[in-house]
Amino acid sequence: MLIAEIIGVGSELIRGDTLDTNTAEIARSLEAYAVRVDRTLRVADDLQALAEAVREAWRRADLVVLSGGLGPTPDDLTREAIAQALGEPLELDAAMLERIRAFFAARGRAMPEGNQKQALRIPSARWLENPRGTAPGWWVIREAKQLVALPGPPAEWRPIWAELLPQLGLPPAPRVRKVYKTWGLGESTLVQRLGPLARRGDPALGTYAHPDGVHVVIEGTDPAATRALARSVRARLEAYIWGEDDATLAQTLLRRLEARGGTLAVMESLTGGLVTSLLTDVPGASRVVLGGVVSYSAGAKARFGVPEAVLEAHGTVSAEAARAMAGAVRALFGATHGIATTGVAGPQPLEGHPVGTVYVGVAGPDGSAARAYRFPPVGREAIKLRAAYAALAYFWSQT
Ligand SMILES: NC(=O)c1ccc[n+]([C@@H]2O[C@H](COP(=O)(O)O)[C@@H](O)[C@H]2O)c1
Repeated sequence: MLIAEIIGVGSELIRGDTLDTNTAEIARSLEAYAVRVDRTLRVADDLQALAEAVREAWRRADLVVLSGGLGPTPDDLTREAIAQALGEPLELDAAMLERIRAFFAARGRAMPEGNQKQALRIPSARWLENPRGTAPGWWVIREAKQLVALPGPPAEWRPIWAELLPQLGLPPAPRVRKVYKTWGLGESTLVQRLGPLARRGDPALGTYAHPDGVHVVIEGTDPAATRALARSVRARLEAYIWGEDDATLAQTLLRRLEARGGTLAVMESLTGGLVTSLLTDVPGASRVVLGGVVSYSAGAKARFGVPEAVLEAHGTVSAEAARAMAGAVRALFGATHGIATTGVAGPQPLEGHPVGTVYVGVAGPDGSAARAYRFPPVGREAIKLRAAYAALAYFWSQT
């Protein structure tokens, strides 16, 4: 099996100012090949550290892929580091320098001096043209090994990589992958329910907890065996599966509602608009979503039609309030269905309710209902996000 190593370059990746999603995305793209990625790393904008990382990766792996550090500023050191690690000189390519100048000229600008270094390469590197930016990549083939240096911005490296990947001559290893997205079972209960189906090997099954529920990923190289495992998993979890593969909760419930000619309105308290935001992430949402309001205060709830008597008798954080909010917003917008959230995101308890207490209300032509949730006190933003997904999932389970 070939071994690949992927290096994300940039001090911002180490501090977490920028999350290094490039490395994961490149690793994922290699899953279609018989290539093992057993290590990835992030390296600061430091010539020595970077040269050492490249040297070691070049020794260990058959394929080394770097992203970042190809810019024009003094802290862009990927070219220098590779040259040092591979023991080759950097040479200025006059033709490439002209192309970079032309890139600027086409935008009515003169090329800053710093960009000159983007036309440097080592003798064994071929250029990877970058029509979306000034930083061309490198493709090095030497000693039956390959090294690829890509620019950092996803909009620039993705098309370069997509074109290059099939040319690397990697042996294909088609994999079948099925993802089931569930709601309503904790990860350990779900694994217990799967019994012997939860297995490593080929095909393998993995479970991953996300804010929108537990995802079950089934993956294998033998299509028949993998599909058979997927079918058994599906049968065992049927009632809890809300979607497959790339589906989102919002998309799933909007499609279902649209098929029935339904429309939706949202009243949010502790989630502050997150539910409406998730719903409007879906292209075509406007065919179903009529609108939403954030009624953060009790006064706002009353103004948008929640009976004051309900709020006084039960408090704003209650199942009764959640139901009344869903019913009120349904009426306010003339929608067939309504969703509402109320609860305590923290950091302090509220009206005797612990942090993480959330009520979701739903209303439709057949009446209204509510459900209570108690999320662990994992932080205000995380509770809001969980509450927003719970609202979508509860609505999905009720319609
Ligand atoms: N009814 C509601 O859902 C609702 C509305 C406003 C604030 N809260 C909660 O009250 C607490 C205090 O809120 P603030 O930190 O925004 O002042 C927080 O836990 C917040 O989540 C809940």
